[in-house]
Amino acid sequence: MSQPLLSARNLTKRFGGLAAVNDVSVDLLRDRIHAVIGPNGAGKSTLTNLLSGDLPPTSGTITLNGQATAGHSPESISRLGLGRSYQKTNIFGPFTVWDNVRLAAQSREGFSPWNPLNWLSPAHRLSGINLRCERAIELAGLTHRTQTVAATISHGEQRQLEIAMTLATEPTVLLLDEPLAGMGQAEAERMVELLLKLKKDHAMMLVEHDMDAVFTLADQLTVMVNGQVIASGSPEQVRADPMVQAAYLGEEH
Ligand SMILES: Nc1ncnc2c1ncn2[C@@H]1O[C@H](COP(=O)(O)OP(=O)(O)OP(=O)(O)O)[C@@H](O)[C@H]1O
Repeated sequence: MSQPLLSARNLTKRFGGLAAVNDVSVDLLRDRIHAVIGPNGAGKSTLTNLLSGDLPPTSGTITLNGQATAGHSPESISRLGLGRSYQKTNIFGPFTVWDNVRLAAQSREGFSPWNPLNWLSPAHRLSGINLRCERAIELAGLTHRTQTVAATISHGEQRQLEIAMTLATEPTVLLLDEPLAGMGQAEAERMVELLLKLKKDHAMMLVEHDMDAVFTLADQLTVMVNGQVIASGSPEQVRADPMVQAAYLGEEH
């Protein structure tokens, strides 16, 4: 089996007396989608925030592309190859699709569009950024919307835009927090297609409540309840686990 691009060991995050994430280990491998499911409050977003560096763990270690991420800022972890999307749409509505993606790409470079000195940046660097943006928009299926104001595109397209913004930083590891939230069936099917396409070049962790999508997409499934992993394995193994049936999936899955 190939080496994980991201490996988290024994992660714990305490908020006062509450262990929101309790001794959780996760490996993310290229060409694999690792879905994390669990009821509200299980600790899925907290786990995502630990992996992205938005929260420091109370204990445990994270290795990304061979480097320990302890003490790194989220920006530095992004430069090491981690891209994440957020549960809440994170786009600037009045800006075009292009401008949103361009800002995301520049943020990785520590490049502020408001700094006049940046107008003196070498042309080759700017053309490199532009190429990345074009590729990210195309991969996310939004080329026809490039010059459209983001607030006017559909909810599904806004979620695709979030993914394009994440891809513009050229990550090897993707953390996607509920990319199907609030979508109708046609939009959800389009997103599932997109995620399958992205799987080819990335290691992916998917936090998602849509169980049809999870069981379509996941190569590996981890179930969290109250901060702890209660089961982890192939979707078939997890679906058959009596503890998971009782605690979470219920009769229908
Ligand atoms: N910053 C914080 N301070 C205190 N408690 C927190 C904080 N963030 C999360 N929690 C608590 O940690 C637990 C796990 O929350 P988390 O948001 O990670 O769950 P989740 O599985 O992502 O839930 P959901 O599916 O609703 O997004 C919850 O009890 C939550 O109230």
